[in-house]
Amino acid sequence: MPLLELRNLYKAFGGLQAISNVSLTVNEGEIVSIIGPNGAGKSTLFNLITGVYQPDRGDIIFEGERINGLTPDKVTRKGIARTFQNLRLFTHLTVLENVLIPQHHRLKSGWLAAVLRTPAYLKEEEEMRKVALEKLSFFGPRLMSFRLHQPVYVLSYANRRRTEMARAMATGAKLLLLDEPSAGMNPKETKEITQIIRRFRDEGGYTIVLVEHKMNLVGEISDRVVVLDYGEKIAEGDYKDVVNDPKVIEAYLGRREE
Ligand SMILES: Nc1ncnc2c1ncn2[C@@H]1O[C@H](COP(=O)(O)OP(=O)(O)OP(=O)(O)O)[C@@H](O)[C@H]1O
Repeated sequence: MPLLELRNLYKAFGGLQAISNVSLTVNEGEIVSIIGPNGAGKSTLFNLITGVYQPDRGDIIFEGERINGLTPDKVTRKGIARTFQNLRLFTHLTVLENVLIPQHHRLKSGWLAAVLRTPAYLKEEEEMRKVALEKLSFFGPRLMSFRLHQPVYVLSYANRRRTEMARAMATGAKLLLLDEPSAGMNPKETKEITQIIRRFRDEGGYTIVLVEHKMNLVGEISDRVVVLDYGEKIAEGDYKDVVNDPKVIEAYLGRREE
């Protein structure tokens, strides 16, 4: 059984068909990249999977269960977490707090236990902290020690991106949807994040779907590449086959001339 299955999805905005008959399966442990020219429908696809938009037609199946119609927080609880192209962190909260928050829905203690700081609550709090540190440690020492307690607004853009990825992992998700994980990163940072995403899969056990414009990252990391153009899936397969596919070349060159 695939972990995620999209069956004949459609989504229009007014007269614009943003997603048209897109089907896709993602197996557990895979890294799948979604590429395509600007406006091809990549972010819309993420928004459909995560319940931000509802499909006009088609089904989204996660672990054998139909999840269309669920709100974004319910989708997260089912085990799908995402990051955003334009980051969505609580910038006035610290790095650690940003990675603790997504775990609160799993707390067994009620608010009173939290206020009274009962032993059971303190134990849960310690557990959440352990999870947060484990996720942040994927990125090496740079988000640890004094950084843990800095508000996000003082961080570099690359560190904010890393914090957002740690936050997505801390939700307890199995499937991570990463929207342009290397955006705003320099070539060295991009190379590093490529290796770290692979470790999310190899050491963290996550399945990953990413949207990315940087082809070196896509080529290096993907088990499978899916190409969208004007909302349709125009190619799917190995990176090398896909980038040499005349339909894909045409889609990219065609857009550049616009
Ligand atoms: N909420 C919305 N209302 C109206 N149109 C939308 C909405 N969201 C997306 N679109 C349109 O749907 C199409 C697909 O957009 P989408 O953002 O999914 O593309 P994309 O492949 O992620 O592009 P990019 O690479 O530039 O981020 C675009 O034409 C966009 O203008």
